[in-house]
Amino acid sequence: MLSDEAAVSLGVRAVNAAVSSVGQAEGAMVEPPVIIWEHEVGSLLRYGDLIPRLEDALGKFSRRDSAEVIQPVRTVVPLQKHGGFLGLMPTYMENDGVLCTKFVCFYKREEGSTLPAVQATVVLLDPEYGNIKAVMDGEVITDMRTAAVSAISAKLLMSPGAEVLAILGTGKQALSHYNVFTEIFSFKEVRVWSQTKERVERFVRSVEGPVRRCSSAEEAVRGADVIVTVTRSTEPVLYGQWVKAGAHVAAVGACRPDWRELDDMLMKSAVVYTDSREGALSESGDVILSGAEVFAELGDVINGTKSAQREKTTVFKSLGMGVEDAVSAKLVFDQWTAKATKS
Ligand SMILES: NC(=O)C1=CN([C@@H]2O[C@H](COP(=O)(O)OP(=O)(O)OC[C@H]3O[C@@H](n4cnc5c(N)ncnc54)[C@H](O)[C@@H]3O)[C@@H](O)[C@H]2O)C=CC1
Ligand SMILES: O=C(O)C1=NCCCC1
Repeated sequence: MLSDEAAVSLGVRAVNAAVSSVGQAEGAMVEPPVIIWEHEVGSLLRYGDLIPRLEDALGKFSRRDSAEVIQPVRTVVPLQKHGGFLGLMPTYMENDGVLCTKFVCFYKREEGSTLPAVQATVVLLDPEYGNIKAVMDGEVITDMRTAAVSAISAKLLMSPGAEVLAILGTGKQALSHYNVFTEIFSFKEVRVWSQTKERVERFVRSVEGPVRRCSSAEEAVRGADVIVTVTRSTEPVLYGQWVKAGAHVAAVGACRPDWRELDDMLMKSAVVYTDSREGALSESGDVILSGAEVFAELGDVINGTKSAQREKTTVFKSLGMGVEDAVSAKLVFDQWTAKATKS
């Protein structure tokens, strides 16, 4: 998220630009943009509100109707000197009147680095005037909508009697995934693995429910019904030979064409689902380098045009989509406006 000073200055410049251009053309005035900080986004977003909106958005995206969603594959600018990438994620939902873009920087980061792996800001615009309505923190949105979409994948694709959840990685996404998976499902056991014991301990201290600490990825995933991979690894951390037949894997990291979290055996033996087919074919090393076939998008399953093969081993390869940020940002803005009007 932006610093206070940067955000205020961005807001002031945006107001000036919007007021002067709209004023010149129409003689009309527009409201200045609001700034919604991380703690406010966190207090406004709830998984119970988010999940139905994301299901609706995934379904709309997969219908490829331009009046419902226009969302190109994100533009990615390499930040070579810093081992990172800037992703620009614009989305327009004409029927819903939502125009939005997220700016997200994400990095490989060396082992032990204290710098953030992901930083994001979301801008909501008025599609008629083109002015900025809100600039808001994008990190809580990114953490929560990504975890909520993984939970939707599990709802659709995990086996009915799923009892054991394994999470590989203990960072921000691991925490949001733990939170939503334990909120909406009733697993008997949640296992966690990370590269070091200290990270596992820190994670265990940060969550409210019980966790089984695992000293290897293999120990965590053997026999698990649902496996979430949320690491910054660029090499496989999850191997097909460890995965129980019929398990569901939500693979969230490795969002570059040469990065991996899953090995070829798993990718080729599983039925593969994605959020966006085009996104996966241009950004997912697990899909591109394994040569695995993408069976369907989650939206196809929601729309009933492709089957949910729960009885098979399934992989949901998540890349993240602008439409997920757009519906989350609209929800935040509507809640913020309702609260501001009351007080
Ligand atoms: N699919 C999507 O929509 C999104 C994907 N992401 C991706 O998810 C991943 C996790 O993001 P955050 O939790 O925000 O990052 P984070 O930095 O908070 O956590 C990363 C975790 O990966 C572990 N890790 C790092 N290198 C590793 C390696 N070589 N092997 C095994 N574990 C390793 C770290 O110990 C840490 O537990 C990143 O790859 C990020 O780019 C993030 C946001 C959205
Ligand atoms: O969709 C997102 O947001 C991200 N996707 C991949 C990497 C980091 C952020």
